[in-house]
Amino acid sequence: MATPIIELENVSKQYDDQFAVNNLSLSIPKGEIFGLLGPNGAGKTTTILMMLGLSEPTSGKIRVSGIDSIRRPIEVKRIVGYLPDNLGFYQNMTGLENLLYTAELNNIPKQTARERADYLLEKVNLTESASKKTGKYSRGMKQRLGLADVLMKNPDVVILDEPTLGIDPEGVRELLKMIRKLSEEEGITVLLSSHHLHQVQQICDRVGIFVKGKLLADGNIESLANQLFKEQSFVIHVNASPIDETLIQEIKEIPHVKEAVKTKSGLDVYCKEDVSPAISRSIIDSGASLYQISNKDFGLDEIYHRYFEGREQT
Ligand SMILES: Nc1ncnc2c1ncn2[C@@H]1O[C@H](COP(=O)(O)OP(=O)(O)OP(=O)(O)O)[C@@H](O)[C@H]1O
Repeated sequence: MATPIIELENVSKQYDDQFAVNNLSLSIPKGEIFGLLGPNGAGKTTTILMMLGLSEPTSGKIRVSGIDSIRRPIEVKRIVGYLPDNLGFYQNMTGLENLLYTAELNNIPKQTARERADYLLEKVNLTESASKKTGKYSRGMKQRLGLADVLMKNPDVVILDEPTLGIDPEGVRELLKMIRKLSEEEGITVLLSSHHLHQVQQICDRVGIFVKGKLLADGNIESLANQLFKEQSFVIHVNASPIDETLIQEIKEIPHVKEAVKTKSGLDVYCKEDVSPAISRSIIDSGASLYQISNKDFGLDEIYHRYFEGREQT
């Protein structure tokens, strides 16, 4: 694995007797786009605040670019750009003025600040609205300006908390494309928190599924399926007729088959190995007609829903 830029080691955060984050270990290499995916209250924001040194963990270690977030939070803030979910700008200032103000707060020399602001406004498609007051910006425009704003100080890492909240689908697509492009062009590591599966799937190299303060699994989509459903990594969809109880029973008895569930369009067979040839044989031997047999792909949606609907326990 490439050099990690974000490292969390057995990190926990306890509020009263409740763990908001429970023994989290995570390593994100330089240049990666990592998606922290989980439902509301999973502990995503708490994790982000701890990475930034804005909230102290109850136990564990956090390093960003080798810097201890707990002991040296100011240094960490210098190299991390953070876009919170409730981002605010000075409404009476223009987009450009807001960026220049951020530059001033970060001690960026005037000339460099202006060049960087113009460059970033162009990257986020806001050049034409640069001299418009941000109070008149749409939510999508504000998010794009937010992206430019966190990039003003040339950060090594960008943390985006629910960046697409309240933006229409077209705006979401545009913003995600922009994040991907900027990460590639500027070699930035991105940590993106979201509860939107499709969005995370579109741009992230790796995803961590976070529930009730625990990281249940992390990896690319394929490896997530394997981690979460060790016993049922394949779903084979069968379209045949007739599918009666005797046939379902026979299919269930094929080695590696864990379950067979009747659906509107046929039968879904959950199994540990790809046993489609054996399933086809059973169907034909039973005298039924086989119209189609295919492997269902695991999208993140499928993974997420199967997991949260408790399928893994069946
Ligand atoms: N300051 C606090 N005091 C007490 N409990 C807190 C505090 N901050 C967060 N929590 C609790 O910790 C848990 C995790 O919250 P957190 O905001 O990190 O989740 P999240 O995944 O970011 O959710 P959301 O998407 O809704 O923001 C929740 O149960 C929340 O109620």
